[in-house]
Amino acid sequence: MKDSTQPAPPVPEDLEDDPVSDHHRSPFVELERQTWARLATEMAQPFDQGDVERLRGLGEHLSLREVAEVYLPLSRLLSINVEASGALRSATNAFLGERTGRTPYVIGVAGSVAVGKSTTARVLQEMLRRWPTTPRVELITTDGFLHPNAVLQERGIMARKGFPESYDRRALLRFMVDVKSGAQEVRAPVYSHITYDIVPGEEQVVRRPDVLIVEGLNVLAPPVTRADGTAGLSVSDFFDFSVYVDARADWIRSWYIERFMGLRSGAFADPRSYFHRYATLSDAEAQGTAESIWDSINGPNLQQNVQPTRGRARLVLTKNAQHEVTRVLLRKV
Ligand SMILES: Nc1ncnc2c1ncn2[C@@H]1O[C@H](COP(=O)(O)OP(=O)(O)O)[C@@H](O)[C@H]1O
Ligand SMILES: CC(C)(COP(=O)(O)O)[C@@H](O)C(=O)NCCC(=O)O
Repeated sequence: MKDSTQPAPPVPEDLEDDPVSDHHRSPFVELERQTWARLATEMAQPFDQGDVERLRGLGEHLSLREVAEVYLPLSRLLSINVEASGALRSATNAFLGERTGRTPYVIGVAGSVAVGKSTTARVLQEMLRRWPTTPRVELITTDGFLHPNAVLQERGIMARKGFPESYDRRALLRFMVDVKSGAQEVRAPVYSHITYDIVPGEEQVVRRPDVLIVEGLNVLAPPVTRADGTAGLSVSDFFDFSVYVDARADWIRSWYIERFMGLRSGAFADPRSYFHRYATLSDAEAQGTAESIWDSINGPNLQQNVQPTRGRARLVLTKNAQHEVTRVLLRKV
């Protein structure tokens, strides 16, 4: 019941401003790292130390502590949600007298380039596979739905890769509709970070897994407004759960530059690599190139398109400069 002796919390002037940082009226419950980490010690775990060590191998710098204290409770929270959605489906079927089959439980993982989306998504995939109700977990990345470079060049938007207009949004939406309509087999195109382009003829086939993780920069983007002013569908309309990986933009920028410098001796050394010419640059030149790609493409995209979608997530992981999650925000239910 409402306590009339308490003054009502101030109403923010613009509710769309930033629901995540608004402490007066937030749809999120905030859990500090310590509170969140404690969950892991209190819950039953389908993992042994060897499993956790193998999981760590998925991210070159991912710490064992991070796996145990952050991603383990997150995987349990997700498995609770998967189980609850199965129960809801059964109850709905009983009410309607229908026998609709299960469709994959879809989890979106959003955030900036280089914030750690793929590491998070791969760790969650491996962890969810170990929970008894979700043995089949598949992962797709939205880069497969980027337009090929030839199309981006033709449209003069090669320097906008990752911006909403660089994707074939219609194909991505069709993919989501097919997954959520329970199709036996759904196909996604594949992008290569080596050639920096769509791989002609290559496809990833998704066959009704228990869980599908959809990772990408713009997965929480709002629907596009049609010419007649009405709103269409968005990818996130098909999500059962979503995670936004968050950190300060200047830290993400430095992670991007670090990764770029690391790739010079690895992937860029491959003669097929689009960035092969950067393999021979001096450290200072390579650093300058990474900075300019960040400052002209990924930084503005983060600011203009990605970060504004943070409040649409069900759960936000906030990282410090060492990639450690310091705070978890979970949408109240
Ligand atoms: N939890 C983590 N702990 C330590 N390093 C991480 C973590 N997550 C990501 N990284 C590092 O940060 C960089 C970007 O991560 P990545 O998962 O490739 O990002 P994205 O998929 O968002 O572009 C990589 O160099 C990766 O090794
Ligand atoms: C391929 C990406 C757009 C990410 O796509 P996503 O899987 O998030 O849809 C991004 O990693 C990228 O290459 N951006 C272009 C600028 C750059 O070279 O970093």
